[in-house]
Amino acid sequence: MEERKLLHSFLAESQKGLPPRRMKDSYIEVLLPLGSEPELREKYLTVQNTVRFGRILEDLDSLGVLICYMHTKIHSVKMSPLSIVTALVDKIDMCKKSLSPEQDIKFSGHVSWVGKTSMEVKMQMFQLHGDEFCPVLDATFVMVARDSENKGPAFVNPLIPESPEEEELFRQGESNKGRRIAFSSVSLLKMAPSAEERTTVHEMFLNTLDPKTISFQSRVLPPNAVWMENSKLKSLEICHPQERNIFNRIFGGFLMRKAYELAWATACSFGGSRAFVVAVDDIMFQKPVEVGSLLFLSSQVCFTQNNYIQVRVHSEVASLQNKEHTTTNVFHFTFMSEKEVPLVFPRTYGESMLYLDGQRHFNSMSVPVTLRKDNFVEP
Ligand SMILES: CCCCCCCCCCCCCCCCCC(=O)SCCNC(=O)CCNC(=O)[C@H](O)C(C)(C)COP(=O)(O)OP(=O)(O)OC[C@H]1O[C@@H](n2cnc3c(N)ncnc32)[C@H](O)[C@@H]1OP(=O)(O)O
Repeated sequence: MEERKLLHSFLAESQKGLPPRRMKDSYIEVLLPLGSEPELREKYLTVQNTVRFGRILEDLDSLGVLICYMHTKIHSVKMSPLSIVTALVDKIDMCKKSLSPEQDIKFSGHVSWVGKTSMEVKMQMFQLHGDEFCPVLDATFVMVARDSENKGPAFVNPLIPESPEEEELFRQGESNKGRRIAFSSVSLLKMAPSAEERTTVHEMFLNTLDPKTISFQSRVLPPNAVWMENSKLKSLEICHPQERNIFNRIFGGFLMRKAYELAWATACSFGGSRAFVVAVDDIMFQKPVEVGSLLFLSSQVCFTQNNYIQVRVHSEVASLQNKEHTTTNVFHFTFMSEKEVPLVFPRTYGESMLYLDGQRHFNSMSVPVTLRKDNFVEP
């Protein structure tokens, strides 16, 4: 960090002072040679002989950071004065069936939109089938540039779209920002549910009233349903130095992997069969996680429909000395189960809000539901 302090003088005072970049300046392709390097396979292997999705999340996170460094590179300086952190996983949509641990994987990506200090990165992943790399997933992350010591914001180079396709991507980046603001402004933490959502909650409440008693208190579960509070799984991680990034904080990818694996276990145990991830969205990195923290992960099924299970993971940290818990992330994962899953019923008002939030995330999924029958990606 002492060395990084010296890099402050390379930070721009305004965005205008930085040379514009093109999308191709940050474009990169990276090969993960699972097919040709069997010793690498072990790290990615699941017991069902598929590829660990948690490992892919880690790779996407590192790749996103690398892409941002390419966009902001100062050619005359060996080290970047910027600290790039993951602010948001906006969306990951799966678009391919099984991932084989025996075939090469290719990632590609580039910066697709920039604000003043933030950058949207689009990444794709492909897997070799025969002679061809076929698409597996599309991911959109938002990264934020901070100063050399990660203490305050730092400007990033403007981005100049060069073709109608690039202009469209840039416009999409702008509209993604608008969509995120709109989504968060109607958050159930700030506003009451819509009339339709209120009806849903009340109907669910009525469905759980015991017909034998005239009471709001006696609640019974309808057939093939589970109380939301009984769908929880929790875990604790000690954040060892091994998981730290170059800024001495815990890797965003590590946090995602741990949250994803807990979510997957929650979905499997809830559905009673194997679960396959179909979408990840709106993972917000609100606060950095310090090395040495205790990381408490709490996972819960908050919405289900047919074969689909929407899981939310809440992560909090506390230090050994200070027992006060601080929320660092909220993760949203959508899984598909091999068979139809039970309905999940909220018992309290707070749980009803979790249910509606889960339903909103489920409905915001962009991959058509019918596509997902052969979508087999595991932890
Ligand atoms: C096999 C293939 C693999 C390939 C691998 C290749 C490997 C190569 C190696 C590469 C190096 C790897 C290094 C890895 C480093 C990993 C990075 C991490 O882990 S990081 C660890 C995990 N991450 C963390 O620990 C981060 C924790 N979070 C934080 O520190 C803060 O919340 C914050 C800094 C993100 C924002 O702070 P806040 O006070 O809000 O800041 P401001 O108000 O000042 O706004 C600044 C800008 O941010 C925007 N913006 C903000 N939020 C959001 C959002 N949700 N959504 C969207 N945008 C958001 C906001 O709009 C504004 O934009 P603009 O208008 O200026 O353009």
